[in-house]
Amino acid sequence: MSHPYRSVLYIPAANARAMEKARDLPADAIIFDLEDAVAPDEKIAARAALAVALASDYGARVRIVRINGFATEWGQDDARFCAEALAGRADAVLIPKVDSAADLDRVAALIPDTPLWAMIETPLGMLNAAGIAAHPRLLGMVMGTNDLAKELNSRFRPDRLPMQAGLGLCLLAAKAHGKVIVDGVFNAFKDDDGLRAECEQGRDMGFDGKTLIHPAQLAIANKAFAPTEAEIDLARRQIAAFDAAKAEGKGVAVVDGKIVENLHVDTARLTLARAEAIAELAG
Ligand SMILES: CC(C)(COP(=O)(O)OP(=O)(O)OC[C@H]1O[C@@H](n2cnc3c(N)ncnc32)[C@H](O)[C@@H]1OP(=O)(O)O)[C@@H](O)C(=O)NCCC(=O)NCCSC(=O)C[C@H](O)C(=O)O
Ligand SMILES: [Mg+2]
Repeated sequence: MSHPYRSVLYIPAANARAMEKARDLPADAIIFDLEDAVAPDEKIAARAALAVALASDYGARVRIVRINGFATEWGQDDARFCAEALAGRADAVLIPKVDSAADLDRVAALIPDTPLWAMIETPLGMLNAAGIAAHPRLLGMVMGTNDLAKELNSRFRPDRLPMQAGLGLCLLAAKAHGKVIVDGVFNAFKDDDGLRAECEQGRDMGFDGKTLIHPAQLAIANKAFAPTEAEIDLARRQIAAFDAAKAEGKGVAVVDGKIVENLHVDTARLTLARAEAIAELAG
């Protein structure tokens, strides 16, 4: 993963004003939504509005289009629309409620070139996460924590205890197959402290970033999923100490009273690479 995915902002494709505004927002990626954020009566008009919006530049922001599921009356036409009208204008197509790798095959057959992302938000999708993550056309996975809560009949809790098994399965699957994985949305978009806590939890767990629903959430996610100054400083010192130890024929160094082995150096290099990618994006 070289492009950062700290902040992935949903925008309803029916909302032309928001799609325009997003050209200047500090989002690492945008999900242009044709699915749940668009009312049934607006689905067709939203496609047209999206084609107009994506004809103009979004800079370095990755442009992801979420289509409707194939079980709905719009799904297949959305896929054809992505393959034809949006060819070259969308960086990826996001498929909702993916239950298995076969769901990806069906979309891949209609969209031969564009990379695919999968929403994992059903119990079956979570149980099949490894097969989904292994799909050769798949680049990234997005947690759908609202749909998951609905399916589980679970309650929203600050510690997200009812979701931990599902989130963990998806993380394992994504990491095993080298795919990007971003966390679900935080619905209370005026609750900065709540969002910050959930971002910190997601970062601790290993997510690459968080999906967001409002521009006010961007700065918090961008900060939470970027390496901190302390992490960057530690990474540099670990690499230097390990190199020095190696020059003396040792396989282990000590920094701040903790051992540093080659695996810690790998993590340190990844931290620096992430910091550089973020700086490049900002520049
Ligand atoms: C949540 C909202 C409906 C709030 O909208 P609104 O009341 O209009 O917000 P504000 O007045 O505070 O907006 C201020 C300005 O910001 C722009 N804006 C708002 N939202 C966005 C956005 N998402 N992207 C870009 N710009 C945005 C407004 O246009 C205002 O601009 P200006 O006129 O210049 O002042 C609204 O934020 C919203 O619709 N959010 C997205 C909702 C969405 O996409 N939901 C679907 C995805 S979540 C999901 O499905 C999760 C998953 O599937 C699961 O299962 O969990
Ligand atoms: Mg959903």
